[in-house]
Amino acid sequence: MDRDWIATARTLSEALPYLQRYTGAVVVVKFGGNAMGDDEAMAEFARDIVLMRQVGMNPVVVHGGGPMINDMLKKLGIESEWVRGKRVTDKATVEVVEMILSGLVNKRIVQAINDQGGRAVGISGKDDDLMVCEADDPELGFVGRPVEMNVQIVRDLYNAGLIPVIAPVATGVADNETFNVNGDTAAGAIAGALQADRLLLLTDVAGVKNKQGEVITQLTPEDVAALIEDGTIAGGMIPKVETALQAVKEGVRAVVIVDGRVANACLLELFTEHGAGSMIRSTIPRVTPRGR
Ligand SMILES: Nc1ncnc2c1ncn2[C@@H]1O[C@H](COP(=O)(O)OP(=O)(O)O)[C@@H](O)[C@H]1O
Ligand SMILES: CC(=O)N[C@@H](CCC(=O)OP(=O)(O)O)C(=O)O
Repeated sequence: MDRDWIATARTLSEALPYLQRYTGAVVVVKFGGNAMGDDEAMAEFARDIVLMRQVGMNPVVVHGGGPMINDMLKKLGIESEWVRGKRVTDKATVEVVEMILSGLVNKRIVQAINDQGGRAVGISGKDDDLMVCEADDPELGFVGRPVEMNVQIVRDLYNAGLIPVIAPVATGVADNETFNVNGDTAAGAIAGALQADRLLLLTDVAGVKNKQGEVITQLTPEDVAALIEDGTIAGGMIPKVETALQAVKEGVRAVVIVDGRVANACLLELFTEHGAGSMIRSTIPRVTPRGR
């Protein structure tokens, strides 16, 4: 018998219980700028998203694009500064952020999904007032903290068979304001408001690592707090796990931090017994190794 056929059959039989379990599930996927890679990697990501939709899930993509914003700011000779993992954003910067995220990056992802046979629609936090923000911290300028979420537009899109692709740019409480929102923060707020079944945070490491550099596959909020306290979790991973904790608190069933550069990252996480990356949830059931 053909070897590939056996591998496919094994994969399918392993995936089947998950396929049934995830029918109708809302899965928010945050696709970070560092995880995006070249056109082939983008196509790979798009194939995963289309497959999720085809098997009856409701994928919702929230993207970043920090490196692409950096490239354009550099071309324009505008300097950027970072405070606690967020870009200090003045008026000129927020205009570039909106152009790059809502324009270039959003449409590249929409096009990639559509090229794979999906029906993606690109919006930002501004559309239908999806995400309304206040200034996060005066020191950061036009960086937004979501204070009001109106996710009906997202439900309307996936209920119509469409795949929402959301840029983390938001409107302000006051008229005529535009805010730059950290991609992880936006994905967490959207997942929380949707009471999503899963939030997948695609990044450029295999997961949350312990002091020995090994990926921790299961974490509770208490574990995360202890790892931040002793300095094991640092830098860009801090806003990521904080987003995860907030999302779990708001009712997201599980958050997984996973390497988006690996082929089929979303599918490996969702459809295999071992999963991928680090799963954060409030309690860890003992049913399977990943408790899913
Ligand atoms: N305990 C840890 N486990 C894994 N990564 C960590 C940890 N502490 C800090 N990091 C850093 O966090 C980074 C991920 O954050 P970031 O670069 O902001 O990701 P992204 O660009 O995908 O949003 C990793 O590349 C790693 O350098
Ligand atoms: C406030 C803030 O820092 N916003 C981010 C938005 C993009 C983002 O989050 O992109 P990644 O997911 O690729 O890092 C920025 O300006 O870069």
